[in-house]
Amino acid sequence: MEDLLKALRKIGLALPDHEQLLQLSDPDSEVQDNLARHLSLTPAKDDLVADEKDATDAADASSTAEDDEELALDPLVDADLFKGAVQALLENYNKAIDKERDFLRKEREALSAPKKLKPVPLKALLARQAAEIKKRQEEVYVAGHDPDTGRKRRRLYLPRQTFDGVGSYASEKPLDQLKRIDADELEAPKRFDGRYVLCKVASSLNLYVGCTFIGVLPSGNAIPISIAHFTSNLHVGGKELDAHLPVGTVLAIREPFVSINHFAKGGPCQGGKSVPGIRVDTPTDVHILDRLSQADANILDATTWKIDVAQDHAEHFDDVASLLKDSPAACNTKGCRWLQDGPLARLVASSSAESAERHIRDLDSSRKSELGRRTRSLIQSLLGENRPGAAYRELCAARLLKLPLSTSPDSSIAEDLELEGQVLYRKCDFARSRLAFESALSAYPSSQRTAAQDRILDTLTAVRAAQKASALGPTHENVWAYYFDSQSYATPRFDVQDWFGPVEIANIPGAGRGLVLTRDVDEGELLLCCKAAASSYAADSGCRGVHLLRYTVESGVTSTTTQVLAATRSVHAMVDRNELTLPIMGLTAGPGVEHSRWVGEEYPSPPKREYTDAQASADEIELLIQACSSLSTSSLQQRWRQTVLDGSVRSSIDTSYVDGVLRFNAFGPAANPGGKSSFTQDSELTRSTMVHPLPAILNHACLPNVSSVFFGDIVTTRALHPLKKGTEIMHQYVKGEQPWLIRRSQLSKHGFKCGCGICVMDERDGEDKVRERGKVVGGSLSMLQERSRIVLKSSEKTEKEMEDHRDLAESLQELVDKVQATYHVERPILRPDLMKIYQLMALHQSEYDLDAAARTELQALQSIGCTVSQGGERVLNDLPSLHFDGGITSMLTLAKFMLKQEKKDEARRWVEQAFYTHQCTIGGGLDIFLDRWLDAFPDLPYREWLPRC
Ligand SMILES: C[S@@+](CC[C@H](N)C(=O)[O-])C[C@H]1O[C@@H](n2cnc3c(N)ncnc32)[C@H](O)[C@@H]1O
Repeated sequence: MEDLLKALRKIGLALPDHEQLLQLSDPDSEVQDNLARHLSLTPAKDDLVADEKDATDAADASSTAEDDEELALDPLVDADLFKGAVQALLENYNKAIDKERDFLRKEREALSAPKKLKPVPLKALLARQAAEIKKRQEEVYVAGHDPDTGRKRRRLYLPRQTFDGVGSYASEKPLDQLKRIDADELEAPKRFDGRYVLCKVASSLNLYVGCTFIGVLPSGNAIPISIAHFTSNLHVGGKELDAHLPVGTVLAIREPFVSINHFAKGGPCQGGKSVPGIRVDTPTDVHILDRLSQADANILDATTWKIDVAQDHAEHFDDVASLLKDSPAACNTKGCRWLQDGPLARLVASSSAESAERHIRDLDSSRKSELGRRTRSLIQSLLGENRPGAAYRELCAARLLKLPLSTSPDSSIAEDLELEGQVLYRKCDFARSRLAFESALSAYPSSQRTAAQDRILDTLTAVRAAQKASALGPTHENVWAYYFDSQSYATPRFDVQDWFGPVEIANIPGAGRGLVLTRDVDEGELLLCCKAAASSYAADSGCRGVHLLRYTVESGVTSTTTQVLAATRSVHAMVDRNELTLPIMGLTAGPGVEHSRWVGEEYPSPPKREYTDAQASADEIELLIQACSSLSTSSLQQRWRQTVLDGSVRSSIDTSYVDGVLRFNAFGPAANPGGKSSFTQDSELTRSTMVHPLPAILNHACLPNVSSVFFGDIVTTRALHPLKKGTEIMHQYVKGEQPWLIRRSQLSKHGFKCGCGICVMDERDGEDKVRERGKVVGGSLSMLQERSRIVLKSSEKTEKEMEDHRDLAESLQELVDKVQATYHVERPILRPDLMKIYQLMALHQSEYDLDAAARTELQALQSIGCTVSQGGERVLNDLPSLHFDGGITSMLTLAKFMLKQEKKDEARRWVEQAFYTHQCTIGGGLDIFLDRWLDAFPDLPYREWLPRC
């Protein structure tokens, strides 16, 4: 990839944008040809940040600079030359990609006849590693700067291409059931069942997407090691990266896979010129050894290392005593390495309570308070690394070891409780966070209480609100905030726990599990409000500017940035909070993929939570304060111990299963869908991928009975009709208003045939008719839309213009007739292909005959399943079954027509119907409704007619 970008830069052309990146290795020659043409006609823009002098010059020269730049290339004269050059570059790029693919395919054949590994001298491997690191640094520099002048670019643009080699490995066996293997037995390609490799990190780390380093085995042999899904912060480098696994760290890699291309998960493309090494597909296969656990100490004591590495002693500790004296200073340095729990949690998990406590008791008071201070800072830095589970375990361990975390003796319990409140808040454990904050407030001595209140109250208010929304379901105000916050922030993540309405998980014949109603529900009733267990946004600071393409040789699927990093974030979240493993790994990973062992377990529904405005009782507060002051061994202390112990057991996570879970259950990558869907630009930075475990259990229907709407990492699901107890609720994986054949192809990866109402109707119409319908709509409608644009440009009302409008309306009516002929005679009114045609027709009719226009607009609504009410309170009997935004557009258009005819009451009823439809699908009240519709329909008196909620 770098070579291609370098060459494009050299000849002065723009780099492929993120959509074009996906076309780079498209086998279709037409796509390649188009891409070459586009690239060759797009000169590089000056994307360098102007310094002050440039800014003044630029102001003097006004816009000429850009014009000059455009003139430097004459596309007409140079087009062929440039296109030829770009074609050659794309060919070279594709040759390298093909080589990589072939090489990885060959690895699969070679699995049956692995060959002994030839030793490579440590020096040579270290030199290669240093060169790789330098290459990566240069690549990053050029992506952010002009290499000649050193001037910064306006934005970093760093595409990276990786390949997933064949197979995927994750060890299920604990270390003590495995036998050590050394270099003399290593062969490639081969998975070493029942064995483990012990090695020391011997080099700096190199991060591409996965992370690579050189390991030295006890025999003195060296080998490259690559770990996939190492971090979701792809901008981390240098010392900060090395601190994750400092030189000298001892690792055990369980049941390693030795590959002929150790980069083959998350590494750069090598065009087939790779070096064999250990390819670790899942972070949970790596165990970091130190002397805190007796089992690890036994392994270390029994191992002699033929050569040693130049370990930085400041980064390591020899035993518990030195650990307690010198560590931890901050996350990932001294005693707390990559994905490892904090040292106190490890100490508690690996030794008896008394011996662990004795270690702390033996420290003199200044050492003890120093350790308390460092532990506090470690907990905060774990929170900063999005590891609230590890932060909480370290806090629980400190309490069990009776280590105060503050330096001020008169407020130590209060400070400790305040910290607990923060940690539990980040864990989204709102009930206990609130108790901790409320207890902290009462534990502060009166002299410090006011300051503490000033500090805590805002957070406490947020915690209470989150607890309330999680227990009772979100209010309109909550939805209002979710909506507007997700419009305002690039990476919206909200504080809420899953809220489960009247639904339960049930087995659905032929469709696995699904969700069914436990009672009758009303139209528009909220059924679910859930937060993603893991989410990745293209705008996340850890990957901003980086554009990933991960090609999986076996499935032929290319995943992009947020998909790759959502998998990394999911794996890390499960390592941090074991309780997330069942909800994520208990999902299915696509047809033909064997279920994980969690799928058979009962899928967890959120508990029924309680909320009261009243503060926690004095007894509850007293119990917590007592437990923190270690006056007694309470049930709380038992719970802290269990928390620490549970965290020390890590499930083995097969990352390719996680990829499958994300492919078949995640939402996105898509523009932030809670936004103004019909108007928002699908900017690359609004893309996201996230997994919502409970909503992922919902099955699909093109004609859904519920609608799911996103606000950042929250999804809400509401009933679209009154539904009976026992009904399965189903939402859309793909848009139901699209033509049947397109829906079918989009759903094909799932391996089921949708049997919903509209699919049955389309099937009865017959494939030939559906195809014919597609051709008619696809061909004629776009031509008529183009004509319509031209006619609508003129605001004059001359006879000629009126004639044009009539002509167009007639042509559109002919198109309607043609489309109608493709439906089965007995098909009900649901004919969504007609909606846009009717809407356009009504627009033109409204220029000369408002009654006719209103009748046509009503037909648009009928085509998406609405029936007009004969007299009732509302104008329509039902909400649209599909295409809700299209439906609201028609309703507001009707209101506009009515207002023009001075039928104010009718206009008002249509506006009310539109607002009601909005409330039943999105909710959140008038502000959201106006944010979405005011620009398109500015002249309706909404505020006069509509309530705020
Ligand atoms: C997001 S999951 C839904 C939960 C899934 N039913 C389960 O048991 O875990 C998507 C998968 O559910 C199944 N599925 C969803 N909708 C279906 C339908 N209408 N008919 C049959 N299977 C369906 C397909 O296997 C699909 O890949």
